[in-house]
Amino acid sequence: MPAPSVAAVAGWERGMRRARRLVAAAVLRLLLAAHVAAAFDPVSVGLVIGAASALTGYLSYCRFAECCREEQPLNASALKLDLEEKLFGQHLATEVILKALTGFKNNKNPKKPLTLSLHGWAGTGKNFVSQIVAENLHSKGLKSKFVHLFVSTLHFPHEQQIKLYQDQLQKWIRGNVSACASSLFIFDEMDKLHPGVIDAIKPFLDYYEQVDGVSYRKAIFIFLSNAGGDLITKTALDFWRAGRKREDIELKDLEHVLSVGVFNNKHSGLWHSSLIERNLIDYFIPFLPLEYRHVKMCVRAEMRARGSAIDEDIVTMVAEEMTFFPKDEKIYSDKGCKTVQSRLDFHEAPNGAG
Ligand SMILES: Nc1ncnc2c1ncn2[C@@H]1O[C@H](COP(=O)(O)OP(=O)(O)OP(=O)(O)O)[C@@H](O)[C@H]1O
Repeated sequence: MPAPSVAAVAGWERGMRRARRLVAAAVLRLLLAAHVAAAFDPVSVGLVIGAASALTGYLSYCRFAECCREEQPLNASALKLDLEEKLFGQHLATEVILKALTGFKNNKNPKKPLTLSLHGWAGTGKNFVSQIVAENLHSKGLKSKFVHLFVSTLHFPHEQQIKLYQDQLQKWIRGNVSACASSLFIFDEMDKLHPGVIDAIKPFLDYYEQVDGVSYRKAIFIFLSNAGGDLITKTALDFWRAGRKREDIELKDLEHVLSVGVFNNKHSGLWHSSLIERNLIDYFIPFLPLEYRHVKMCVRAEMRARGSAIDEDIVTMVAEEMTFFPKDEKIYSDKGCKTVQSRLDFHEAPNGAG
């Protein structure tokens, strides 16, 4: 057998040195891995890394797109401030809405969705307050994809299409609550809503843990109607005539009257409705009729919102153009604050057109 050449021996030694370096590096890696594995449960380590990267991805996604933050607590002081500063003459609504929402959002395990039924004369702030609530729950307010506003005469106008409305509405609610458990649904003009459509909503409002695999317990439903407005006005008027302060009216003076009155009123939409029968409405919230001083507050608020200086002459002019009832006493504005904006347009028009 021929002797190996010097070059071959040198090559063989270089190969051996390289092999020894690789083995040493592999052993070091193994020792390190064993050390880490001894210190942590590798499954948890994997989960932590996975969760961290998912969280980073989610957070950066939520910077650009709206995310459903169902566990995010309600900022109760911000809601309180909004209600106290923006909503005029509605001490009962302010108090009940604040308590109802705070209690519901603080409850980690509600047994049913929150259902609020807002009642009162036109222009007293029911839609306005729904907007405030929406903004405090989802930062984009009524424009949020987690807030859904239905208006009876707009979305469910034809009686002969009830079946279709029922199907569509149920699909819509199911799909949206699956996507975001803390979705908010507002139904305006409840008094004009067909009982069949109310029946379609009913299963979602009940105490079920899940319906077809979806839990509705963190959703919020707000119903608005003029039903019971006459009863609320009568109570407010009784207080006024007895020389008692409006702010002394308590919820107990109205809540029962309201639920019974609305239940028995054929034109209430909720007439003999199973929503009331089955106690599915958590709070009946009365909106009191607005007085002359409240109309003036609305005019000032609108001027501020427009960035105009407060001109008390215009404030008085707008308020005096509103009509007030009852005929003799003229205490309450029959449109609440509803036409304030258009009247202000008229008076603030350039060149003194008003
Ligand atoms: N109590 C209030 N405090 C402050 N602003 C109010 C109040 N009520 C009404 N407004 C103003 O008047 C506008 C119209 O009121 P809103 O739409 O909330 O009335 P509503 O009670 O929903 O009436 P409707 O029963 O006719 O639908 C609001 O956008 C708001 O600017």
